[in-house]
Amino acid sequence: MEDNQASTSEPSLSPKPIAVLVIGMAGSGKTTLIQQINSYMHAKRKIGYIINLDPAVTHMPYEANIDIRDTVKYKNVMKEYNLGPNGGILTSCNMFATRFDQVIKLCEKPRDPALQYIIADTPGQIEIFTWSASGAIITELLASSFPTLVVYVVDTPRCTNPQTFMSNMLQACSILYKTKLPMLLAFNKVDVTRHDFAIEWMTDFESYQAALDKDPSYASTLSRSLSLVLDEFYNGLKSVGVSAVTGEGMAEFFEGIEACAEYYEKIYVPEMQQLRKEKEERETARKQREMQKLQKDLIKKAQLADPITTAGACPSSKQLKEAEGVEGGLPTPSSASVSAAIRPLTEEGDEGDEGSCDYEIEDEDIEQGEEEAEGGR
Ligand SMILES: Nc1nc2c(ncn2[C@@H]2O[C@H](COP(=O)(O)OP(=O)(O)OP(=O)(O)O)[C@@H](O)[C@H]2O)c(=O)[nH]1
Repeated sequence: MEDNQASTSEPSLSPKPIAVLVIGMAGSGKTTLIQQINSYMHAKRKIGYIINLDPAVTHMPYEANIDIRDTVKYKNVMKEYNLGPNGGILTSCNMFATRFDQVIKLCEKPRDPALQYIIADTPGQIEIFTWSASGAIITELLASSFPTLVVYVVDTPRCTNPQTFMSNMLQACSILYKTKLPMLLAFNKVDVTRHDFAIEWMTDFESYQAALDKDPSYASTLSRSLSLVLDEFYNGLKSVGVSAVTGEGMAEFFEGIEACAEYYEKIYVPEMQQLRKEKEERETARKQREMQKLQKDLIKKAQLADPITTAGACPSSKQLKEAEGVEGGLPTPSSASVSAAIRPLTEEGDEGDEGSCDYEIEDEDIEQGEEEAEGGR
């Protein structure tokens, strides 16, 4: 039966590939982890695409299918725009983001066998990706095309200090709120230090407090308070211990990815659709308001232009409302008829006529608003 076929294959929640954004502090092991992911995918015959988004990386232990360095030369960007290293990376990412729709098209291309994963390596300077326009564009393009999640890589040996641990968790938390995507915490380098202490700190508030007791400083008091706040964040978070060097924990890592993709389908997509619907409704209401305002202004304009024939026929606001509401009452002007009505006045040099000026601006505003709405979609 059909079900048998599905049960024997790898878990696949969607025919679309799962996009994984690998984010983490410099030196946390992102690149090494992606190399390990790559070998794991080869070993398990999973089909994946690797995208390198770090224009400044000098050595890559794997071959990326799409590499930002093939499109933008970061050193040339630095020279051309007289920028420092961070400015060069940021500008290169921005340039690449303008072409990212092509990357999406490439990933969407039907293949046999179908693509299962898209793994993206991000620049080591974490804020260049997470707090830049390019990061937002790339994340949104991926998230609106594929089930997408963030893998936040943690340097486990460096987190044994409770305050460093807190800094890392705050960073992860801010990325979660910025991207609003499901997140998998990957405690890397477990071959050096096991991540059990981190799990304990995340699940048992008292044990984290006990670790902080050894440090009576202000920072420790702050960490104590923050750990209370982060409790909710920890609750909804999936985590896994991995070693990018030995390959330990890779099976759990992929299970975590699948679980996050499921969360994306169940929670993220309906939320996104709801937000999109609300945005469309707001936009329709705004257009209607603009049109009504224009209609009123046009009536006033007609009265100003021909006060004799319209004398005594000046409608009150109540009448205007009624006229708009009555079918077969005042016709709704098209933008062409509005322009036809307005242009002769302005062209003939009715300076000082505030009405004509108003119309021009409002007409442009509407067009501009529509363009912006188009762009925002
Ligand atoms: N022992 C051990 N070392 C690791 C592991 N993962 C990465 N490393 C080492 O950590 C160092 C940094 O690793 P990278 O993969 O370059 O880290 P990155 O996050 O890509 O660094 P940036 O490109 O600067 O952001 C390298 O020396 C790696 O060999 C691991 O699981 N275990």
